[in-house]
Amino acid sequence: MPTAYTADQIRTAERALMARLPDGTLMDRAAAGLAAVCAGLLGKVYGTRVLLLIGSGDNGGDALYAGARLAGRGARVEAVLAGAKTHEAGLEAFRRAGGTIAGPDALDQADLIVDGLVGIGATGALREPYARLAEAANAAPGLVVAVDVPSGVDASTGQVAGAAVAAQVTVTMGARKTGLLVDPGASHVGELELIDIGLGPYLPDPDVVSLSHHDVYGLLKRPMGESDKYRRGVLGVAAGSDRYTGAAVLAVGGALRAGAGMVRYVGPGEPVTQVRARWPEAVITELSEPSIDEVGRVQAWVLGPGLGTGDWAHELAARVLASDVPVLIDADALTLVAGDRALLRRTAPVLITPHAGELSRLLGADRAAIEAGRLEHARRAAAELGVTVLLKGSTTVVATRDLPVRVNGTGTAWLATGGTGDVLSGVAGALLAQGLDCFDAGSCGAYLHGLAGRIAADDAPLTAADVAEAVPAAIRMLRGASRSPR
Ligand SMILES: NC(=O)C1=CN([C@@H]2O[C@H](COP(=O)(O)OP(=O)(O)OC[C@H]3O[C@@H](n4cnc5c(N)ncnc54)[C@H](O)[C@@H]3O)[C@@H](O)[C@H]2O)[C@@H](O)CC1
Ligand SMILES: Nc1ncnc2c1ncn2[C@@H]1O[C@H](COP(=O)(O)OP(=O)(O)O)[C@@H](O)[C@H]1O
Ligand SMILES: [K+]
Repeated sequence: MPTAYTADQIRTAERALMARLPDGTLMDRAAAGLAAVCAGLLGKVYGTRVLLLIGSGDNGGDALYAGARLAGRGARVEAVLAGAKTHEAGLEAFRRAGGTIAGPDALDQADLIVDGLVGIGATGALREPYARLAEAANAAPGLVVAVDVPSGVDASTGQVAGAAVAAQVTVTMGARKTGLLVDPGASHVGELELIDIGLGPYLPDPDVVSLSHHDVYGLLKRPMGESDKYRRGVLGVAAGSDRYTGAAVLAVGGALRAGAGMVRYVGPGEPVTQVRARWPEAVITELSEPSIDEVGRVQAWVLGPGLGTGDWAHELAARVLASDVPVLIDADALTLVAGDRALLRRTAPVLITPHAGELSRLLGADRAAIEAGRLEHARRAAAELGVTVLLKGSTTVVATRDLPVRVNGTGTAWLATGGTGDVLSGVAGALLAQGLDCFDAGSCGAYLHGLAGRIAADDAPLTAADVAEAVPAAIRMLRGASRSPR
């Protein structure tokens, strides 16, 4: 399971490792790894032009030593010294290898730009001249390689407070940093290369994790010889209204494609007609009253997509939440819960699946602040509400109390289209009904939904229905990883 750590965690681990090694060993390992990645990108090193952006700390030291190695292989390497001071030994090695000092104008001539401005020692927005240099590097024609962290990205949170380097490749030392996995930081990383500097044994429990194909394959249930539709898990879907019918169709579709043994759909007349027409597999109860008394037994509920927020919807939500099975609360039901927190007083588990706007209503927090600090707000919601939180968006994060947050990296921005969230609620709901707990159902659901989005999009627009169709293909993709842990 890929892991990531805060800057403080990394610093503590580095101190412990450094105490056992001769001075300079770690930086040497870091620089060797960085130079190797740069050489690989350049292809033929001899005769290429490399420009280093050097800040005042050890991040600049890494870049200078790597620059020295590239100069030793015949690259023409120049450095822009941006800080009030410069890593002295690194600069000496760089000069000895034939490296020279340049002004920012040299950026435009470089085949490769190495961002050694700041790493895990950075605090707050980039100051000048760093901010200007970061923007100039982004505008220059050469490939940009960030050392450890793209400068301007907060290594611990992924927050970006001002200008930031947008790298094509980030070479990170020892362990992944949380900020490299969470947007807006994650979208500045490009390809992520991890260099082993021997930190592994000194790392604590991770701050966040992300699942791999292998992890998800291991968590999903597969039908066995003795399975039947009831044993595989029956999902109830309380969604849709006469005004919003599509959400019900999409949520039921997501659930069927993710392998629910059976889906029981409940709703009023109009969405019932639509769901019946699209999904003959679903067992349908048309509601004239907001009650689930006539609905057979289910192992979990999805509550909310397209449900509306009036009295009828409120009453239906209260009935569903009064049941003794896990409930996934999405969309309109989140608005109902934001207005009436008492709905959340139940003993069976709850998984909520808000986007930033819905979470802002639940927490009374600013939407932009949630988008800038996704992890912090997902953790806060899990703690305050006592539920598992799947916060949707450019990086989906899943938080529950007392465990490292799971960060989902499988999505694609093509998913930013109406109705894909309804499909996600069906997918994650089906996993809940199959017996996964809220944390596994949410994180595996987001993983499959993201993969299905990629398959459906294939670099072109998708519809929410396409995403549901692609869920079985996403599950099949996991098979290949079943025997090769990563
Ligand atoms: N400590 C170690 O053993 C290792 C450190 N390594 C490298 O060292 C880096 C950490 O080095 P440092 O702790 O020296 O810290 P950094 O090099 O990340 O940055 C610290 C310097 O940047 C300045 N600074 C901080 N915030 C700024 C801002 N917003 N705008 C402009 N300047 C700012 C500070 O005044 C300070 O001089 C890692 O990211 C990694 O690249 C690696 O070589 C691996 C081993
Ligand atoms: N920029 C993005 N990159 C990746 N995934 C995204 C992005 N924007 C939205 N998504 C995903 O698309 C889905 C949208 O869900 P939601 O906001 O509920 O929309 P809707 O209510 O229209 O279904 C979520 O799974 C979300 O994580
Ligand atoms: K950097």
